[in-house]
This record gives sequence, C-alpha cells and structure tokens, in this order.
Amino acid sequence: MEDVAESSEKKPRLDTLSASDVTVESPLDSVVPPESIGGSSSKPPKVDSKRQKKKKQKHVVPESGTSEDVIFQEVITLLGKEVVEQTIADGMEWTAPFELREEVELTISSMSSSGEALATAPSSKRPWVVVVPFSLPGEKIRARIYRHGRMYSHADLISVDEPNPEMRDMSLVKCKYFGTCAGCQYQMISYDTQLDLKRNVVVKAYQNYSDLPQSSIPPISSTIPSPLQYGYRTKITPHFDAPPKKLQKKGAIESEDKPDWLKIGFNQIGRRTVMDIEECPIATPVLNERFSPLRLEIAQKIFTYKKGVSLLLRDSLEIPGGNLPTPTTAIADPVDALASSLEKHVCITDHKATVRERVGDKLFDYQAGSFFQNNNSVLIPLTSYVKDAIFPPSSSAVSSASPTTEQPTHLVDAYCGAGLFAISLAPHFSKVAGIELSADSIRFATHNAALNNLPDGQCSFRAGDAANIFQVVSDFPADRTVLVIDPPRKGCDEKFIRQLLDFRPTTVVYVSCNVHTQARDVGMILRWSEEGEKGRYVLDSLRGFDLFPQTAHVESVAVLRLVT
Ligand SMILES: C[S@@+](CC[C@H](N)C(=O)[O-])C[C@H]1O[C@@H](n2cnc3c(N)ncnc32)[C@H](O)[C@@H]1O
Repeated sequence: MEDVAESSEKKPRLDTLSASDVTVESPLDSVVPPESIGGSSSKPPKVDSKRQKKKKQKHVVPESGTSEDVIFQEVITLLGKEVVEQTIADGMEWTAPFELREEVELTISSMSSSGEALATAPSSKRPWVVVVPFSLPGEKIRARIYRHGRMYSHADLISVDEPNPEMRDMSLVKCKYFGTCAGCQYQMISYDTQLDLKRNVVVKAYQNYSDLPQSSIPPISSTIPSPLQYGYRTKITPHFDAPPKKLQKKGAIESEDKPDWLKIGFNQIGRRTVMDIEECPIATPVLNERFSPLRLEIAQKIFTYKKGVSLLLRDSLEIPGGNLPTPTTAIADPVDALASSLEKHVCITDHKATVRERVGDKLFDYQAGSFFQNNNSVLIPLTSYVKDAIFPPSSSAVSSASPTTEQPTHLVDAYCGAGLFAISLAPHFSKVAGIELSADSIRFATHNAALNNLPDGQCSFRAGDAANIFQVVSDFPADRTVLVIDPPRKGCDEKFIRQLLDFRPTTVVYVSCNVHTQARDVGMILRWSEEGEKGRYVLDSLRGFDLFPQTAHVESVAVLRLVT
C-alpha cells in the first residue's frame, strides 16, 4: 500500500504529529453479559463514580506495529486516506464525535486484526470508527463508548440486534465467560472461518507494514490449523488483587471459603478489572484440574498478600525423580531419559521448577517461568513446516527462487529460547548454533541437546543479544547456512538485520507472533538486500499458523531465499 504519510505534501504527516494534553475519563466498569451477544439486550451497567476520576493523558502517536497503530491503519482503510489526512490537517484526529458512555447503533463493516469489529460512526457524526468486541461484519448492534483513540473509539457491546447468521453460531461457544473475559474473541465463529480471518490478518499486515510491492508478496496459503481447538493452552497466568485496604486493617479472619470480593482469574474485556474465573476451556485439562484447589488455597491465605499476584500454571510431563528447579547437569543415559520419561501430565506452579514437553521424538526441558510455545499440539506441524521449507520434500516443490542444489549443512537459531527449532532440526545439520537473551533458557537449551542424545559439539548455545551470533558463526559457510529467527513481538532491530545482510545465509525462516513487525522486518531485509552484490532475498512463502484457536492471534512463518 502507498505510504499515506509520504503522499501528503502540505498536510501534517500521519506519523509525526506532536502530543497534546487533553482531559479524558477512565473507562467505566461495565459488563456485557454473555447472553447479550446472542441477540438480546442488556441493562446499562452500574457506574462506579469513583472510577470516573478525570486524569490528564498525553496523546502520543503509537509506535509502528503496536496494537493501536494496527487499528489506526485499519481506520485509514475504512475511512479512506483523504478523509484521515483532512481530519489530521484540521487537528481533529483526537477529538471524538461521541461522549463517553454514549450509546450508539452501528452496522459492522469489517474485522480488525485484533479480533474486534469495526464500524464507521453514524452519518450524523464526523468520520470516525468504533471498535467493538464480539461483533461480526454485517451485524446491527448497540454499543456504549468507553475510550477514545486516534480517529476511533472503543465501545462495549450492549446487544446484537441483527446477527450475521452465516458467521455467528452461539452454540459453538464453550465458555461461560465468553463475551466478558478478554481471553477469547472467536468462540462463536466456526473454526474454518477463524482460520480465514487469520489469513486475512497476514494479508493486511504485509499490505500495511512491509512497504513491498504486491509483486514481491507470494500468495498467502490457508492458515495451518491447530490439532486441538480447545484444551490446548499449556500455560495460563490467572491473577488477583491484594485484599482491599479497609479489610487488611481490620485484620479479617481467614475463612475456609473464598470471599465474594476476591476475584481470581483474567482481565475483563477492555478493562484492567480482574474477573473471577473457575475454569478456562482453552487450557489443558491438567491446568483446569489444579486451578480449583489453587483458588481455594489462595483464598485461605489471602490476607498474607500485600500486593496483587500473577499465578503461573504450566502443563508438564512428570520427570522421573521430580520436576526439580535445576536440570540434571549430567545426563547419564540420554536414550534412557527419552524412553523412560513418564507421559503423565502434571501442573507446575513454581516459576523455577523444570517443565518437560515432548515434541515428536524430542524432549524439551525449560524453566517454568521462561518462554516456551504455549500450544504443544501444534509444535510438530510447526517444526515440520520449517523443516520442509528448508528441505522441500520433493523436487517439484523446490522453489524457482532456490539458488543452489546443494543442501544446507549449518543452522543458526536466533532468539532460540530452550532450543525448540535448533534441537528439532539438528538431525538435518552438521552444525547448529543458537543465541538467546535469557541465560536460563540457554542453560536448558544446552541441557536439551544432551537430553536428546545429540552428538557432542554439534550444537552450541550462548546467552546474548541475537545480533552477536554472526561473530560466533563466522566459520559457517553462508551459502550452506539457514537462519531461523523467532523474535519477541517487537521484532528484530536494525543492528540484527544489518548483520544478517553482512552474513547473508542462503535461507531465512522468520517465525513471528506479531505479523506486523515481521512484515516490517521482512520488507527491510528484502529492500536492503538489493544494495551490494551479495545476492538479494526474495519472499518465497508466507503462511499463518494457528497457535491460539478461539483468539485472534496468528503466528506467521515467512521463508526468504537468497537469489543471485
Ligand atoms: C518468541 S520467543 C522464541 C523462543 C524459541 N524460538 C521457541 O520457539 O521456543 C523469543 C525469545 O527471544 C528472546 N529474546 C528477546 N530479545 C532478544 C534479543 N535481543 N536477543 C536474543 N534473544 C532475545 C526471548 O527471551 C525469547 O526466549
């Protein structure tokens, strides 16, 4: 897509406006009962006057790739570039045409990449967009405005007055908190449609963020499904607030039951308020089994907490000898470890304890508080897909962009965590190097190489910034080296991309939980690779993976090949 900012000559640029001080109200503490999203209406919520404190807030243009910026790009698509530029030129982009708590009737136009619905404001108002959860294209709804952004306002859904019968099927909903909890957006949509929506997010991200011509973006295939669509989440982090000060002062007596004021669960949609949640159907069974007794244990000692707490529940295989905080440094017989690892699942709540997961014929240990992918059921499809992208399974599948018939022999795993990609792919390479910021994860990656019986010296892992890996692998032959990148949501930094281009591996597989920053980085890699004479990268394939069914999240895998 053309850069809107570049195309405006005298008008202010969309991305360079200064911050201004304005007075806003904090969001209301309102609740949309789940039944209202099926088509009936609800009463206005009670308004807690204490929560309506006025506060000063600066309006800052959101950084590229953040969720606010992603919505703003969608506002531009919906309202049109000219209209948005004119509104900015008039200095009105932060001035909503709605009062807070105003109720509006809307017709939904499209879905945002965050899984909410977008509607343009009624024609009696200035051009503006309203963002509403749990609504679908074509539906007529009533909503209540609670917060303003840049040319858009967030609203609570009050009722769906005319549902979209082709997309909405409330009989699919499996959670009693759906419609109030912030966790899931899509339970009322068929799984095939969820996958289509996620494909569309990848399409839009590359249109809005890559700055590449359409001809450089390959057709984006259908999103790869998760084998499990419920009961898949191997990690949940419910939280609770400390007891209210007045109760702490009274020194309230500990009781066997959970007091009504104590909410242990997840955030309410659009709010920072914690909802009381007893079970989460997208979490694995072992996590749900542990959650009820854990809630009671917390309730019984709630007055010992002076601050709010985030709990951790991780699904793990039971490790013979116990899921101890330190991995066994010496693994006497790794083959035995693989064979004897118990397949019994347990719930780990200690951040320092060791969690074990199986991915195909590999075992991965990691510290419970560290990063590991949260949907074990999709990890074989994901790692197999990456392997097939590196070594296309049949000659007919070899891309025309493939520069050489020689097979890659060396693998670099940047942002490697506990070694998921490095260790899964190691049998196909003679040398593997991984880098990762977390020293704990690196300790486990090294341990996992031994646990999986990989030959001594084949894999090396080091703690540090990803950009440092290129000094370490200076003896790797670039034309036989594959680079896997799996950075956090903010993506790679410029230093990393410059070093990548100095090294120029034959294939780059970029796995990302934020397709917007991925699109930005891939765009940079492709454009900058045209400088110099070391060969340029082409985007060979691009595909979404569904790691989080029932939610709007999509993981994206981009495969880049070097061509001369
Ligand atoms: C999305 S996770 C991927 C981990 C691993 N590839 C996996 O699938 O389990 C991103 C990882 O990058 C690490 N990280 C964040 N910033 C980094 C940096 N500047 N350099 C290296 N690693 C970084 C995080 O600690 C985290 O483990």
